[in-house]
Amino acid sequence: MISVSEALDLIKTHASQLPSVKSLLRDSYGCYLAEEILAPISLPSFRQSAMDGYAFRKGEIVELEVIGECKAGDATEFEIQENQAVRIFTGARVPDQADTVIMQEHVEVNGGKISIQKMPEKSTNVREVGEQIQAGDQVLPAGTRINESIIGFLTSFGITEVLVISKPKITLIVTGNELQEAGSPLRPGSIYESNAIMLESALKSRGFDSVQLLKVVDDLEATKRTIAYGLESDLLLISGGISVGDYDFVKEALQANGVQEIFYKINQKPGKPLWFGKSDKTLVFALPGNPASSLTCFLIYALSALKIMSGNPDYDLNFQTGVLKHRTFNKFGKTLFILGTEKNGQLEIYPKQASSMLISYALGNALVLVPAEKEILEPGESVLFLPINRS
Ligand SMILES: Nc1nc2c(c(=O)[nH]1)N[C@H]1C(S)=C(S)[C@@H](COP(=O)(O)OP(=O)(O)OC[C@H]3O[C@@H](n4cnc5c(N)ncnc54)[C@H](O)[C@@H]3O)O[C@H]1N2
Ligand code: MOO
Repeated sequence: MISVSEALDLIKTHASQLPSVKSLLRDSYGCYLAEEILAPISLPSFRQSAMDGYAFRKGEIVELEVIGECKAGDATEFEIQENQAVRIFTGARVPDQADTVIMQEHVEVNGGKISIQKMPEKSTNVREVGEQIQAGDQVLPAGTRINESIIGFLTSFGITEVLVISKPKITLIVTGNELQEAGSPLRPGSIYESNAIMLESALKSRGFDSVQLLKVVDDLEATKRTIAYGLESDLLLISGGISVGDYDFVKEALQANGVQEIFYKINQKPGKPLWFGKSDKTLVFALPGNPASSLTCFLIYALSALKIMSGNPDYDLNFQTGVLKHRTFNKFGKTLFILGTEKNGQLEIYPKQASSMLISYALGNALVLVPAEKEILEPGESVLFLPINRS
């Protein structure tokens, strides 16, 4: 059995970034840029008025004749003398011969004339060409994650397509004869299937929205066929059927499909029987079926692989340090992942911790790592935890 850090190292060795693709900017939210973006135009691309008012040539003259109007979207040019002004509005192109805009609150209007109450500095209220960014300058480096402000900013250059790292296509297979879909009265011996929707939500909330869901009963041939179909994806997640029971067919079905085993079983609890492997184009995680085991293996391992595949440079687990409030035991000689709540760095651990239970996961906001070699942790001792269930 390998350790948690050995498992993570093997995942880093075998996961690789997916190819880059052209994407419509509107569809690229959450993707990572595969290219540096240079400004195709300066912003602003023409001199713009920042106020509703009057554009003029700054001098000593305070009584100006208004010779025309320039509203947003107009491109009219004006010959402006020193005793003249043009009525102008916010966002409108400032005529070449004007160098200053005075806001309308600072003038008195008399018929076709204005009288400047307080002479502004030259260039006041004129947004200069390239004030935000000059054509040819770097807008964003490669590796940037696209968010809503970036989508807005890039669109202001007229950009509609970007080169991004592909997002992984994911297939999620749940196995088990006992599994019943929620929404109808429970049959004797069955349980409501909950891993699929849990893992699908975990994926979608992190921007992995290409998820195909398949279900299969505990039957070797059916499992083989379903896995063969799932191997069309970039990442295959399988829940259940990976332990040693007579009806656990996942390992055999993966092998029959030519998926190479990279590791099986980690010295941890929950999540010991995690299986990780690789075929030509697909990474495969066979997650233990117990719900807390499945989620733990997803959060610690599968998510790291997904981040690497999608070009996220920040793929390492972002553990934080907290202080235990109570004495905590580790009787197993394994790395434990246990649930608690963290407030101001203080960690309260829940009493119910089992691979079959989601109760503490549902209540907690911290997944605490207890090292395998630690038998007892005293109150006040520092431990690592991953923040979970936080927006
Ligand atoms: N003799 C041994 N038995 C077991 C071992 C072992 O080492 N020797 N390991 C145990 C550990 S640890 C785990 S974890 C489980 C993993 O079992 P499987 O991955 O084969 O999962 P299943 O047997 O299919 O299911 C386990 C458990 O989880 C429930 N389950 C399964 N799928 C779902 C689902 N989609 N939604 C909700 N609940 C699900 C299932 O009903 C079982 O109760 O093996 C131990 N056994
Ligand atoms: O290792 Mo299993 O996931 O505890 O129950």
